[in-house]
Amino acid sequence: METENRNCALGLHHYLKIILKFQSSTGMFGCRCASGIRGVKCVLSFSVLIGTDAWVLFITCRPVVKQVQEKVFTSDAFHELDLHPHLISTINTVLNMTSMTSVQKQSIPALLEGRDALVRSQTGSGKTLAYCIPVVQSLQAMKPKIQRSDGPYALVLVPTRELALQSFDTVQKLLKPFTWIVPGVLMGGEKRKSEKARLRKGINILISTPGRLVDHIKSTKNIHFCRIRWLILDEADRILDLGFEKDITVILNALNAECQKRQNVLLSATLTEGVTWLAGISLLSPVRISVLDEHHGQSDLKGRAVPEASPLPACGELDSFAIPESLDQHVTLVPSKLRLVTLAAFILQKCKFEKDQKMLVFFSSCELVEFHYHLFLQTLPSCSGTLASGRPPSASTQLKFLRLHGNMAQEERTAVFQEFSHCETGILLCTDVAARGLDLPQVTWIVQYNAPSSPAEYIHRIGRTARIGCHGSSLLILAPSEAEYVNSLASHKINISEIKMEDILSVLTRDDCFKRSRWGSQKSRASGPQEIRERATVLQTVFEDYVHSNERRVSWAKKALQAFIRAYATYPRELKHIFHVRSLHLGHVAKSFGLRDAPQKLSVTAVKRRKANLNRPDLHKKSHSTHHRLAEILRSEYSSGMEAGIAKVEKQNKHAEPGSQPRIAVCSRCPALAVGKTKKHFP
Ligand SMILES: Nc1ncnc2c1ncn2[C@@H]1O[C@H](COP(=O)(O)OP(=O)(O)OP(=O)(O)O)[C@@H](O)[C@H]1O
Repeated sequence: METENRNCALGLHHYLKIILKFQSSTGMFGCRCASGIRGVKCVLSFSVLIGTDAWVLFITCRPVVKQVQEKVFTSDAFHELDLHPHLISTINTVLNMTSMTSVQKQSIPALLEGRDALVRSQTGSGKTLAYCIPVVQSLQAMKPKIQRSDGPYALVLVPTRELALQSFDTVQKLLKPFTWIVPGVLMGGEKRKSEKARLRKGINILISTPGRLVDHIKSTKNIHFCRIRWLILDEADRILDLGFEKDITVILNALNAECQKRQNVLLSATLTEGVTWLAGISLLSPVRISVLDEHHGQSDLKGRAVPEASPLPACGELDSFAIPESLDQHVTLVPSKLRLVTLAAFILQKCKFEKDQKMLVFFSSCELVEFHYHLFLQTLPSCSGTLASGRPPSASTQLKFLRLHGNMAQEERTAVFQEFSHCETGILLCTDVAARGLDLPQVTWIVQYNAPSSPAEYIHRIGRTARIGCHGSSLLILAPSEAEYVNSLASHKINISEIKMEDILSVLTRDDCFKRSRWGSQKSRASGPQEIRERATVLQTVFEDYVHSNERRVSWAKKALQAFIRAYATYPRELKHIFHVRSLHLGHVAKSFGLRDAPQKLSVTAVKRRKANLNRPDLHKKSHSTHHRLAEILRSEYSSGMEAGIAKVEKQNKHAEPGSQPRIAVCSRCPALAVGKTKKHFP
């Protein structure tokens, strides 16, 4: 009997309500208790599932917290602002927008007054236009008229290439009536030569990833900042998380050397402590704009931002985050050996048996994305051929898988980003490269297969849905031993409700290809929970048969498993008590990679040994930063495309022993560029 018993942080003696129930459809016996202690409502539930070969007992204590909410829209129209009439008509007709969002209503007038600003508002609330409109308004009004050859007047820094492309697209649309102002994007992945040529011709609004810009500052003579009027750091906290501090310092020094007077703006949905440092070195007497403040009655905003003596975010802002009201968040607790089938069943449930669903599934590393992408692509469409009703699946229910991560060639990355943006349904498997800022239309579900390393990342990942007032849902998949993570999120005012694993798996009864009879000689007469279990076993067997059909696939699965363990070892200290490699059952985790047994040579010991080295005092200083970088590499996969760094790793990997571990390059200048190489194609 396997038990998972999480400590309940809240006392058990204040229960108000106890509900005992037996669910006949699933054979689950459950108990639910609701309590109100110290203003925090707590729901404790336990359920027992008789699994294929084990009893699984879950006891979870889920605190119910009141989430912080912001109002997205205001009733104020753009034409009420003092903007150029052509700019207003472009917003109205090209962008099809009339009313301002709350963050736009506060930011645009403050920025037009010439103030530096620190802007925070929830994901999908329109922060891009909140800075783009004032930039375009101020630049079009400049006399004499801006010339292309003048070079950059505004510099926008963003953490990823996709976000750079997206912001460029918005700026380009706003500039339609002002053809003399030229926007441009630098984002790596493109030949440096052609970027240099574009810089030489002149770019007035320059959008770039930090690493790429530093590359040009150091190697391109054609880049001058003497006319810079605006510096925008979008996703400011992420830019720092990625270890771009050095790059930001190089950029700020380059700007300061040539121009002193400019407006600086930092924006994000989550302001973390690192932003304090950045605000300190880049903002001058800033206004702090937070839609949250207005709602909490902390200021007399009336549509205006309140100047603050200190640019620092208020204490509560670092701890709790606003989440779109129309976003339903869920969690499901799944034992490791059932993780893969549960994810597959959830994808089938939403994207095959429901209409018009568009889903993002987040993984912790490139290797995991590659593995699951190829596995699902090869197995799921052929699996789900016959509906329980006997009808063949219609064309609209065909599964469309795409993947996006920092280890893909830029051309492919851009193509996938465009394709997923424009398609109506589909499943995008991705790393955190897609977590920030991306505005992918009509995404209905966000699945987090590997838990994020911080509440801020959780917020940004789920923020890819329920944008600008639309409805969306999210699902976080946790192992029973990780259930406490829900409490950790609750302490940041993030409220998640539970979906039972067996409710997800029950979708397998809707597709006859998961009937045991197809593989076994005896026709299955099972029903209810037993049938669900049998069908889950059939699906698991499909994955295992595929993986074990040749040696290369087995080795691929082992490498993916290894990547998972490496990533697991990099959770930050404050989450280590929840996510610790020691608590992983390797045999069960191996099942979630389609492996029948835990690989012999793979053990947690190697990770432990490496950790022991990290703790050695003599190595501590150096190792700490290496460890930090490794964590970033494995958890983020944001590459800004400095080919030099990647090419070096490619070369090293080329000469590596066949079958040896892919090398992880830690580029000293930019850890985000350090990637573990994976083969591009699943064998
Ligand atoms: N005033 C408006 N009216 C209608 N739609 C708007 C308005 N402003 C922005 N939008 C749309 O809302 C969506 C989200 O905007 P945007 O990407 O700027 O959000 P964000 O706050 O930057 O999100 P994130 O924090 O995730 O980066 C975009 O599709 C944008 O076109």
